[in-house]
Amino acid sequence: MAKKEFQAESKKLMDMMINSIYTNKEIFLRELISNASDAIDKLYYKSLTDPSVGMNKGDFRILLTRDKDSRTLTISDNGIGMTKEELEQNLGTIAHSGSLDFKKDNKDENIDIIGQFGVGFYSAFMVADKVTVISKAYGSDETWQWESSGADGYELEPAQKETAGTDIILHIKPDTETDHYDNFLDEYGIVAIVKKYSDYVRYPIQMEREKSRQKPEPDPKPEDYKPEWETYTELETLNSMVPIWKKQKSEVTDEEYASFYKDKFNDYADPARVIVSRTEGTANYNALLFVPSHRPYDFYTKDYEKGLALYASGVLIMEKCGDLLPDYFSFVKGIVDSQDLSLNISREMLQKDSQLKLIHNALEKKIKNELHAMLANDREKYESFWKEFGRQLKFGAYSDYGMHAELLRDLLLFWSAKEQKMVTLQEYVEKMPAEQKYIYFAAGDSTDRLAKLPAAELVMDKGYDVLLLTEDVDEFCLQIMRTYPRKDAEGKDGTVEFKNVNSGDLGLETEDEKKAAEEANTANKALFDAMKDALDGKVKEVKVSTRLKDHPVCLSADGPLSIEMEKVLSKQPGSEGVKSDKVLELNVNHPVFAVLKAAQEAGDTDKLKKYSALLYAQAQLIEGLPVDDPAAYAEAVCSLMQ
Ligand SMILES: Nc1ncnc2c1ncn2[C@@H]1O[C@H](COP(=O)(O)OP(=O)(O)OP(=O)(O)O)[C@@H](O)[C@H]1O
Repeated sequence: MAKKEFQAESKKLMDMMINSIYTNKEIFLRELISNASDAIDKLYYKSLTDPSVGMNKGDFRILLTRDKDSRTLTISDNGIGMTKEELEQNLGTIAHSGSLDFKKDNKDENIDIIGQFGVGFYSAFMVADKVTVISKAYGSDETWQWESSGADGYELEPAQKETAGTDIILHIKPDTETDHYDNFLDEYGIVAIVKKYSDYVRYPIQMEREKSRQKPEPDPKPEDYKPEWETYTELETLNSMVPIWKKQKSEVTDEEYASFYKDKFNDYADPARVIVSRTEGTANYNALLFVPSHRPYDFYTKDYEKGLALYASGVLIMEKCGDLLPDYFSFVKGIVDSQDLSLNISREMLQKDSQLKLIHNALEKKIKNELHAMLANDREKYESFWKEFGRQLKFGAYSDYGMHAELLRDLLLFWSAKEQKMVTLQEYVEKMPAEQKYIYFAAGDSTDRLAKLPAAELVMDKGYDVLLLTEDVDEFCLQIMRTYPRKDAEGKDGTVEFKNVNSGDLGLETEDEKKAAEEANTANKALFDAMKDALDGKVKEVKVSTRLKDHPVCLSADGPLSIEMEKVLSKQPGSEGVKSDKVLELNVNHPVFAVLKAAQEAGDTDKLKKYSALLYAQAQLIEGLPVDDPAAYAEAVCSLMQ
């Protein structure tokens, strides 16, 4: 029998194929099972129009047979098979895809052919030192055997086979120190690979599996009878076949979705929401997504990898395709299946991302709408979702210079001091009295403490609500948004700004009050200058406060950087030196002010210095800032008590 050589270019290509196209050897099984499924699809397609085929959908199967002794793994299908010429053409010419030709000739939505490049078959040589193919084409009397040990060529000879179809016999390479080829002969190893890549292949993938059972008990049973066990084998279907994401939502129960989710994504808890999404506009896909009900333990660490499992025609391409999800929805788990992906030759990557981008955009919209629906219809559930993943949405609104803030702003929740519960910005704005100029917020580390801030109390006394922000990202998130939509008194579209109760002008005073404050500032200029000097650069200004009711003193910030933002930034490497411009504000109606005034008038600079330091330290404490010199502060308080 003459040995035929692969064409010259093919030799080189084959070497490349075997050694460098795939990063993962185990995908050979995915490729051969996909070929078997394609071959079955072709015969099944024929059977739809030609009753003489005599096969029903249920008759088709892919059989895996392993033989540890002869070190072979056989993949058999009862599909269309190959004639001698087809064996030569398809397996003798690298990059010739009979499947692609078939797909071009038969444009029908019932066929879901996987092959297109004409190279997948050769991945068998990554794990086998010899491959034997025995094939009988449907409708032919002849069976042919194709055999090759790799790059130097193949042999073709007549063979025997009863029915149409193909057996691919892989002579698995011996184990080496680095490569555990034995795994491809191992029952559990094979099952795992099938489950991973080919779970949703449409035809049953079957294999004899070893089981054990108790031997029947003898009758009568002897006194000293001990149960005996025997092993036996049973043909088992390894794949689930029907992708749950291709079913209509009405056909699947909540329990089925939940158990699919838990099984596939290794979670012990049911998902908080199931999202089924299909082809939208120009993006052609089926997606089944889940919002988990709790945070993975590594969610806020750099180890967490976002992404959806990506399938092309039911075959796994990528376990975690990050490009399908925006970062702010990184908590979403799930599956996307699309026939329209431009895969690269190894199917490990996608060639261009235009299709992926379309799917990404459609999913982003869908997830956003589903979260909105959850917020509107199941508030309790949304709030527990928020506890787990809200931070990620706030980061999303803040990141990329606020580019996604508009998309996300109505999904955000903040603690309302007035309502004592979480509210959306829209809910806050709807309840704003007509004359209220700003959305007020206070930022710090606990809601209790923030509610007691003098400035927060003042705003609340006016009957306005204050959002109490306790997470690092909160204020940054509002600052980047700057405004939120609000209709004006005439019902025209307008906006309302966010205002930190501890920064700048709160817009609460009447013109008269403003004027009075200005006059008091002028009248007390000498005192304030002296205090500013006494504080030696710690504050930018000392002035009369319009945000204090009962307290003698507070600190506010002038400019865009608030005191709370300074605290957050100071914890981040590289931003330690960032400082807000602080203003020490005094309550002119408080008895302490009279004491200060008296000290200044009496020319008692020592006392003024000491009291300025004390008041500054008090203001720092109220703000939750560390006192610069706690020992000196404690001593000063004690000396006052003596
Ligand atoms: N089990 C099989 N039964 C029938 N024909 C087969 C079988 N396996 C392979 N073929 C034929 O051989 C051709 C080449 O197979 P190969 O796996 O190399 O490429 P492909 O499946 O066409 O494309 P891809 O590289 O995208 O997988 C197929 O297109 C098909 O015509």
